[in-house]
Amino acid sequence: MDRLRLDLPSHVLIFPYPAPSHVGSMLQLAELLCHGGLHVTFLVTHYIHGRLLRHSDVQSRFAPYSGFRLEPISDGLPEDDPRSGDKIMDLFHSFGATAKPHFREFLKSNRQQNCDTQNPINCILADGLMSFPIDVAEEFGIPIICFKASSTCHLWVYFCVPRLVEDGVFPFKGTDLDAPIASVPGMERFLRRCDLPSFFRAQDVADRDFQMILNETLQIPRAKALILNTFEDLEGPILAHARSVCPKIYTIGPLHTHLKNRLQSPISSNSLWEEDSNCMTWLDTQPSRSVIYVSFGSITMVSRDQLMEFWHALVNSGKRFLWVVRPGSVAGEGESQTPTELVEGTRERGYMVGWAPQEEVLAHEAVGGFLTHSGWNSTLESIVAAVPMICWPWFGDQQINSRFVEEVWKLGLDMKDTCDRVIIEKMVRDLMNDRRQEFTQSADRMAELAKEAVREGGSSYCNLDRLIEDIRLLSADGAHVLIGRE
Ligand SMILES: O=c1ccn([C@@H]2O[C@H](COP(=O)(O)OP(=O)(O)O[C@H]3O[C@H](CO)[C@@H](O)[C@H](O)[C@H]3O)[C@@H](O)[C@H]2O)c(=O)[nH]1
Ligand SMILES: C[C@H]1CC[C@@H]2C(C(=O)O)=CO[C@@H](O)[C@@H]21
Repeated sequence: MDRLRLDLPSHVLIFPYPAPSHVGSMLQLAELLCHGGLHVTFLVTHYIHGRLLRHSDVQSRFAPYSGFRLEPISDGLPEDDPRSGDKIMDLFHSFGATAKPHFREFLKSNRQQNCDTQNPINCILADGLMSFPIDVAEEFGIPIICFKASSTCHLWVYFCVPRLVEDGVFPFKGTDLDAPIASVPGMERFLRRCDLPSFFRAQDVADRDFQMILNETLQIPRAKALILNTFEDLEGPILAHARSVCPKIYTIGPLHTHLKNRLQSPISSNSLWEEDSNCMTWLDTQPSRSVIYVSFGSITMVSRDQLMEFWHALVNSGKRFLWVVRPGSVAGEGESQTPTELVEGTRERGYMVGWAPQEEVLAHEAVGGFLTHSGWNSTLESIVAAVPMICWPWFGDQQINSRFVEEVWKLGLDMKDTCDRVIIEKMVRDLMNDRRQEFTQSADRMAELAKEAVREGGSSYCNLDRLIEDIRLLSADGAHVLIGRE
């Protein structure tokens, strides 16, 4: 039986965890890989698929790439489930429990369909928040690389859990959240209990959410490599520790600005909500660096009391503000729009929207500060825009990110768990006036390092080139299709 070896194009399946900003950052990666000549199939849940087609520019952006496919998969929830931020962990558990057979079936049918088109998936790039793609990739003999959507400092803390348990640091004894922690190498000088990811506040090591995230994260070293949306000058010391567990780490971030630089393209939108660009016209009428931008990402929920604390603080600060109140983000208010008394009282110096073109807002001359929840993409976007931050971490990785913003990178102030109008007002005045020069200097310096990383010859630029070459080599090993007469 004569057999013919056929070199096939590298066809990468990119599989984000079905959370909006995970999809967003992995779409940025997908576009970079398509631009690098790889074929990409991007797998999202039906819910995300519908919202991307309705609210983002994904179809026009990927139209030039004939090898790009956007494919849907079930998330295991009823179609009418609101998938709101306060239920994010329900989605996490339902997807983890139901998606594996759907994923296996997807790969199987891809193999069957592509035997004719000679374009089978021959490399998988999956979100580090899910370990089942690693299991299934092993079943099919397809190489897999993980992508972690959060920071290295967040990842490294989870790799230190055995040491934290052994040292009796976790679970916490007593209620002092300011107690220092010396068991995380690289963070001994500044880490406190309250800075650990919020899931560490579980009373019991066996806590369902904590165990799920820990176990998924600890599977990452089974993959061939790990991709991180960060850059060497931002997280170098912690990256050195992380590489002791995951030797092959590609730092290719900040992805949003890497994409813009490589493609010389305008800011792209991966939004799952309709962006209200009228706020850009409002910003055009505001003095330079006079506006504080307020946004808490795609998952954070606020109570009505917290909303009023922020509102009174912003109004009493006397500063201008642009405030995103995402539909459905106020606990107990459903999808109803912003409470009317807020809109009325905001008219004089503020502007409120349901969803903003955030990268454009942060790049606007009128914006001088960012009151953020410290989600990783918002943090990177603020760093690139050289906009100092006030951090109000809500859950997950946001606690450790906000500690690094204040204590390590000196890019702003960490509000931690408080939500008090007097404290917030003081922080707004410090960031926008009294300590403005201190933060602006460090923000300008870090922004320059971020831009250097993604310029040709920069660390992230070179790492992406290496990643694309390594994907070609990895997929070539599995991509030779032996064709012959049986
Ligand atoms: O009005 C808005 C508000 C936000 N964004 C964008 O939405 C994204 C938000 O991402 P991020 O800042 O990472 O926050 P979350 O959406 O909350 O992201 C979840 O996932 C992140 C990892 O990807 C984690 O770091 C966060 O803690 C977690 O909550 C960013 O790209 C923003 O530019 C907009 O475009 N318009
Ligand atoms: C969708 C969220 C579930 C947990 C993840 C997370 C974390 O701290 O691990 C934070 O927000 C998101 O990235 C994930």
